[in-house]
Amino acid sequence: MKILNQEQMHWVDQQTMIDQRISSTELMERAVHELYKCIRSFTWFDPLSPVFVFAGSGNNGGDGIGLARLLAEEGVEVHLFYCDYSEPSADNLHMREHLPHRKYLTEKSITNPADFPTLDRKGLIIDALFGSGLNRPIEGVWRSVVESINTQHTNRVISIDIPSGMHPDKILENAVCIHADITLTIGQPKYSFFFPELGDIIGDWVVIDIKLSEAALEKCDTHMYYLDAPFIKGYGDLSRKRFSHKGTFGHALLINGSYGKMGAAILAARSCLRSGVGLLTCHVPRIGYPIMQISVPESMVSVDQHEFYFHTKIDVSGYDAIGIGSGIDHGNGVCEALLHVIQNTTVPLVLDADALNILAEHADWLGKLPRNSILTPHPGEFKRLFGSWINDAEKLDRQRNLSRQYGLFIVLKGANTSISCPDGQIYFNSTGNPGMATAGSGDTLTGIITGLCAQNMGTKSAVLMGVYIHGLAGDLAVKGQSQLSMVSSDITNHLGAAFYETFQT
Ligand SMILES: NC(=O)C1=CN([C@@H]2O[C@H](COP(=O)(O)OP(=O)(O)OC[C@H]3O[C@@H](n4cnc5c(N)ncnc54)[C@H](OP(=O)(O)O)[C@@H]3O)[C@@H](O)[C@H]2O)[C@@H](O)CC1
Ligand SMILES: [K+]
Repeated sequence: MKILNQEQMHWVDQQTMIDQRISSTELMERAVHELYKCIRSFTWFDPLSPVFVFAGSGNNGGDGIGLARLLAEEGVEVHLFYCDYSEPSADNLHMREHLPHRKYLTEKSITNPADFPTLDRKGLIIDALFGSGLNRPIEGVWRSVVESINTQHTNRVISIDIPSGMHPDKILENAVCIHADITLTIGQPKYSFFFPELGDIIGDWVVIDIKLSEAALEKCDTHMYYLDAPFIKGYGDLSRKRFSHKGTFGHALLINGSYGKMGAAILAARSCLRSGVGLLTCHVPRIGYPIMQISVPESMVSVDQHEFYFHTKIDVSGYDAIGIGSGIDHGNGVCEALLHVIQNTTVPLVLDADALNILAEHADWLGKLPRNSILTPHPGEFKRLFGSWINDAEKLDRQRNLSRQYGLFIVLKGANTSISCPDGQIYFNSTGNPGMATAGSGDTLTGIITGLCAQNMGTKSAVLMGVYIHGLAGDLAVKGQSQLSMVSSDITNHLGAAFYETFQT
């Protein structure tokens, strides 16, 4: 799914009306009905509790007023508060004029902070103050309304389209924003939803489909995408032909593990195999030999001359992809051995953990990496590699520029992992959950991406698919159990189900 900026979103709205021959009021009605359906589908929604709607005078307010109408028509007790920061827009007025005359719908205007109601009964707050038309920080009385809503801790808060005060495309420093529990965003996700520093403000978010013009969406030029199920399904064909054999699916090499960290090598190897690679060789220090042979019998083992860690300048020819770094440690000679790998292969290298830390100490090696190599840092490793950032928008810009400059994929791990590509595109993952923030989760990702890369499906497909499948396996693993109990092996154990759910093969 494309991620559009404020201007493009507005253009698509306009084009939708033209292409589908509908008025702006009809488009708003469509949005209002979809918002209502979504809210009514929440199992926690209690039609016997009051709903407090705070509506601004723009079209976001119009959505809120329309929602108030549908809820009141159903018999829900609705209290509507008008926050008119300007003359109401035409569609906003239309919504006001079509409110039902019901005894359980009350209307009141807020014009100064003292007008803010006492919300002494537990209910639902709908934030429809400002939407995607916000163009500056909220000030004055509206700032005080936002602050008052943020103190209503016993009420659940749903923001319509975007939490009021948040800009869809950029970070407004020190701006006051509604802190939503859930954001129901209309049409497409907004770019700012992917800034980790705003995560607590947005809460959980759901895209409300209002059937925007496909032709208009197609025409929008963007470099930002949301990596969701329909997108990834179109990205690769994993079906196996009758006469295919293990040689068809590539040979991967994983260089991982050291004394006390052989678990990392096992986790990566098992995930690599579960991702469909034909052959796997694991290069490990001498103490790792029996461990690997017993734990991962499907893998071949190449043994380093060093007892405890990766040290030998090995022959890396003949492999289709190489993953390196999980638990390799940082002993004498590791740097030279890593540089030898970098300089003696042209296949994509997947670099993780200690390999990234070594890279951070040798910034000039970035230019030596084979084209289309993949770095998989978490934010701490990213900082060691590329320095600290002013805010998340700047960090994403830098990630994108580095990918283009060095011809690398950078997989910046976290909620909605961001993947920047050598072609300048950036993808935000839709799968995964906080239970995956556990030891070894990154090692499984390295294994998956290396296994997919080896299958010659194109590095970009392998990287996007790998990140998506890793998250989905985590989501399937957590079903029916607590996120806090999750371990990385659970991810590996659900890879088969994740591939099947995605590709039915
Ligand atoms: N288009 C469609 O067809 C559909 C749209 N939909 C809905 O419309 C929403 C977008 O509507 P919108 O463009 O009216 O923007 P919205 O955020 O309601 O109002 C902003 C207005 O406030 C002003 N303003 C800005 N910042 C300010 C500030 N800090 N403090 C004070 N004032 C400020 C600014 O005017 P200005 O003062 O700059 O002249 C601007 O006019 C969108 O989020 C979605 O919910 C859906 O129904 C689907 C169909
Ligand atoms: K809002």
